Amino acid sequence: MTESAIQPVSMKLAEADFDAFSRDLGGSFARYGFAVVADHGLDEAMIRAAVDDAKTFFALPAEAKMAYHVPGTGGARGYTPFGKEAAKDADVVDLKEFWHTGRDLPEGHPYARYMRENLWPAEVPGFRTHVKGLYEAMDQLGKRLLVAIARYLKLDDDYFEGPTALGNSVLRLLHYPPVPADAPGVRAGAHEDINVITLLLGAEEAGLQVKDRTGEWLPISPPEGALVVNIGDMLQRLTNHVLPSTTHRVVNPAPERRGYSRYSTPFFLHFEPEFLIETLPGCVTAENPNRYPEPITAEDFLLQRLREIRLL
Ligand SMILES: O=C(O)CCC(=O)C(=O)O
Ligand SMILES: [Fe+2]
Repeated sequence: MTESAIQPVSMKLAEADFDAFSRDLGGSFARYGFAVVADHGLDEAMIRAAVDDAKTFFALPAEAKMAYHVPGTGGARGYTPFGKEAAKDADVVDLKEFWHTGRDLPEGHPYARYMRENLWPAEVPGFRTHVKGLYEAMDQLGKRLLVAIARYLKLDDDYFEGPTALGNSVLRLLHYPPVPADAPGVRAGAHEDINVITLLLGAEEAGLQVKDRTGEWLPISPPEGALVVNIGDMLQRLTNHVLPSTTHRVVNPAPERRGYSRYSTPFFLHFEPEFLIETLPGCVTAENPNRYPEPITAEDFLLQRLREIRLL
């Protein structure tokens, strides 16, 4: 297998030459559906505090954690236990548990119809401050990356601003417990992300693999602290597959790492629920005719997909 086939793109380049940054970033997405982003500027202490809180939470007894599980809500907020989510069309469930934090909407906002209020675990005092801080920092960074993507697609720089301003984005704190040698299934079965783009921290612990268009599984081994960013199905659909949503998975550890947990934190950046995903005219050509003549709202698309992964 090819080690680190995906060359990191530094955000320092974004300050020096935004056109060049957007070309490198967009080029990596067009080729792999993934990019590795170095020098992203997220505060390390803030990340560590949030991840430490996640570790403290996951170490609580199952009954304490289940107090934050809300059945029938697609795991949108709070805790989803081990053995619940499965990749689309998979026979076995993933070997993971997770916590979801969403956007705190302005008081009385009509999107409260779609976006539930956050839950916070009383057992971990710093959790709310740290995790909310990380959510907001990831949201800002994601929006900056979308400016580069807009430029790559020859759209106005602010194209994504309105559609994502109060996006239904979710920060997922993930815990993959140690894996017994005879465990059925894998940490995360092969899947595509549903949303616009995903910003992933914590992929340094081995396991994440991307299915290259050659059919080969490429291991992603980002440099320490770098961010792995990928295109989700909503952006793939909007761009008529010019930016592909690539299948990925998290495989079980090698025997010497089996006894260790893996923690990672993807931020799933979403559109606002009522945004209409309608193929961009600039992404339609004679060789790539419009694959989606019917537009769909982000909310309808999300509900359809949550049913497929057994969260609804
Ligand atoms: O844990 C990881 O490295 C990836 C997680 C992932 O792909 C997901 O939660 O969608
Ligand atoms: Fe994923």
